[in-house]
Amino acid sequence: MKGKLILENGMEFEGYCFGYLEKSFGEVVFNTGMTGYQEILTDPSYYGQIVVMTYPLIGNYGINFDDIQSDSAKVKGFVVRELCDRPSNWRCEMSLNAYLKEEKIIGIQGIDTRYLTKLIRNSGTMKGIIVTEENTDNIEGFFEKNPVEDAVKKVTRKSAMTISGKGKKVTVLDLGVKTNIINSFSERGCKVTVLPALSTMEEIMSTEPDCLFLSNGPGDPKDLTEVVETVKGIIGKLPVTGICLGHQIIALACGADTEKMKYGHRGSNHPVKNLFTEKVTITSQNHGYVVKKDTIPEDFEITHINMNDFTVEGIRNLDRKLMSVQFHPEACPGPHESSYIFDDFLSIV
Ligand SMILES: NC(=O)CC[C@H](N)C(=O)O
Repeated sequence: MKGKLILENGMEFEGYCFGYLEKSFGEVVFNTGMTGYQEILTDPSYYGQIVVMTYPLIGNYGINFDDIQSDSAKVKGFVVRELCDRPSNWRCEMSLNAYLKEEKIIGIQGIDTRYLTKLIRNSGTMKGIIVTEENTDNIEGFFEKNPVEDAVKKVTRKSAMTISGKGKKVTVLDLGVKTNIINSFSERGCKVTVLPALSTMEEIMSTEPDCLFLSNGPGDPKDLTEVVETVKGIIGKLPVTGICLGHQIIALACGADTEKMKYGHRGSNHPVKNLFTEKVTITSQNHGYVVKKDTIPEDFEITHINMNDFTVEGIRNLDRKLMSVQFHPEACPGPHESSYIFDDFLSIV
């Protein structure tokens, strides 16, 4: 069915809607991965966002249920140049179109995603709405809303979950955790307890962890004042590690500041340099905020930087047993060459 993507600057892109044909509103961001759309769709960090894929053909290997990163699709909408409606792969269980229909997510194809990406790169991320041609009324008030309000509360689990293991005990604060982060600790023999985002210090300590891990998640880290306060109380009592939103929370809890980036880093092809080994790895990323380099306290070391824009990609304070990275060592999608970060995390425990 014909439809359009309307941006908050008034620009409109006409295309054909697929998936669930109900209008949807979100922050429009682009992802430069050539594959990995189902991991992207189910990554809770994308809650509240409409994702534009820069790779022109999406859906060609369909959907399987092994690679998903949470219990449901979390994006608000999906924008592609061309949707492949005849997927072919031995693991394919359903088409992308059928999956989005089932998950109640609208998609739009036939969009000039190259032009749209350049536009976002030049003007920064913008809010947008995807509508079908039959349903264009009542869209005026949308742009005043914040699509990621209370995002972490919406994606975090409601009750605790434990995966047994004989190794170190890692308690994960679920701010919107991706499945492969839990698996990465579990594969290293850890006993993993996953707690809801707003768990108190007492609830965290009652799991008797060897370390606290703060997960990835959606929205602005500065909105999570309760979590930052809880983490402040834990630092010094336990080693604390984190990925992406978790990294930003550790930085805020130690007095550093974060800021919104113009259009963020999203994709599976971001070069990151480890400043200690001097090795560059190609990493998976998905973030719109970053820790401001000049606000990082002096007792921290910057461990990693981004080779495209030299932003901070990792910090540590070995005396206080704190270590975190902005990129995604669990990959999914993306290259697995940074999985050593999980071993580094466990080395301070
Ligand atoms: N993947 C994440 O954890 C993202 C963190 C945060 N929501 C950001 O956009 O920067």
